[in-house]
Amino acid sequence: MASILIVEDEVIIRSALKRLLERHEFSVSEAGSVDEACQQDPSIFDLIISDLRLPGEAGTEMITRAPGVPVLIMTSYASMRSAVDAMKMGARDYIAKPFDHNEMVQTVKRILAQGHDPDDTSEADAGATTSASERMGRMVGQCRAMQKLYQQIRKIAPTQVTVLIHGESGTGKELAAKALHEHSTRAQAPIVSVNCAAIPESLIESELFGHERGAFTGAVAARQGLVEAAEGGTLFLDEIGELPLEAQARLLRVIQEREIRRVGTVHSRRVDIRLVAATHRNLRNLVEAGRFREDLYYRLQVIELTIPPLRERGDDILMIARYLLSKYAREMQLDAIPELSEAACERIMSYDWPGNVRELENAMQRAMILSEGDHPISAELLGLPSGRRAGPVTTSAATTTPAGSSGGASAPIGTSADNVDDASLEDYFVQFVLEHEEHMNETELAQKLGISRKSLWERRQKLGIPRRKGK
Ligand SMILES: Nc1ncnc2c1ncn2[C@@H]1O[C@H](COP(=O)(O)OP(=O)(O)OP(=O)(O)O)[C@@H](O)[C@H]1O
Repeated sequence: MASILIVEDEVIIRSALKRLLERHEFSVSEAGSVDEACQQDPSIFDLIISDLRLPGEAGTEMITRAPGVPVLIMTSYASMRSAVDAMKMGARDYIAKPFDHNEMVQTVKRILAQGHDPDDTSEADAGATTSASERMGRMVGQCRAMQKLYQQIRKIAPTQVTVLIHGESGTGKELAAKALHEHSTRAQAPIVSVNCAAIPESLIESELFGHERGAFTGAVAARQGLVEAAEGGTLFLDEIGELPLEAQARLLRVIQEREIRRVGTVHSRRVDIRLVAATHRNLRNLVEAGRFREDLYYRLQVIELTIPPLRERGDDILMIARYLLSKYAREMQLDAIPELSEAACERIMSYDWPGNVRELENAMQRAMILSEGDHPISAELLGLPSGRRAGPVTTSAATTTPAGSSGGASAPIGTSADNVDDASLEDYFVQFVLEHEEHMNETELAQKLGISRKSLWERRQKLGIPRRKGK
């Protein structure tokens, strides 16, 4: 049984986390500070989960106090910057509070499965049921579109050009960005991933570009931004279509001049980063709607990569499903990898997978947890919605369709300039949430949609369907 030490000063969070981990059969010890944690020998644990901000020394101190033991840092959203610093100091990973229970358990299991040598995991992990030609990094699949993508990544990675990755949510854009980084000459430096949609608009400039002391109320000390944190490495900007116009202007300067100006100063600093951006939107349409700078758009799309939706990947879908089962079986320390029944395979192949690989991950996890020992996984255990969805999800995100040509079945949510894919996915999302929120809680809704609770919350805000009070 793996042993975990939780270092957290807030008793309620600490005991809730302890109960959660104990339910998953981990042996858990607790401490309220680094000092208290070090009263026992912290190096005997398999994993330390520590809050970043603690009374006394910061949680990152545990990295040096327990050499060799992986440390998972918990941090509130507002200190995301410090989380990046924590990773640089050697933390194995970080998780934002409040965290989703599922996400926490999966992160813990992943870190424990990696053991003490995380560097080996990407290829080795993917290698569980696949050969080298069937994957790139942690990306599994060998259909023609994925082979082409791997080739493009190998070709582009060693150059310094800016790359724009297109693809629906959950298709693997972040994995592709990581593969680009890992195959580049910058692989030894950090890759800093930023989800532009997850940072409140008022904070985005200072988060990305840093600020000087006194730049705004509350800026009590100067702070480096995430762009600077990626120095020497790669900056991955996910959901770049959500970046406000002012921040777009600053980013353009970074790309053109290779320098940044922190908020509150006229002085520039040179930065050496490679920019990789991703979006599920049609940026061209956003440019036409005046929501994205044209000059930035042209700078970004020097090289474009398109990740196909899962439903267009043929037999890869089953290959990824089986790879995921073998991965989870290993994490759960099962003796055998569960098989998929014929009916389950058919269901997997006929389903549309609007949440793409992320939704497949959830279906496989669920099926595995609910499966009975030796029996193959049945189609029902996948928990996929039956019948057809509202609003067909058809072409890949790279396909450009004139705005307003969606047939008008249901009005696009957000902006009329969004392309058909955005509209139909968003319609589907809204419809699904409205239909099911009465009888499902947020965790169940998120699971069914194949997204995290955090992104369910974010999308609710974005699409104007906030969670009802009292639910
Ligand atoms: N080809 C693949 N093989 C195995 N796992 C994959 C593959 N593609 C994606 N995944 C897994 O699916 C999940 C979603 O991938 P990722 O976060 O890269 O997608 P994304 O397109 O960046 O999503 P979003 O648009 O929501 O940010 C991750 O857990 C990732 O490891």
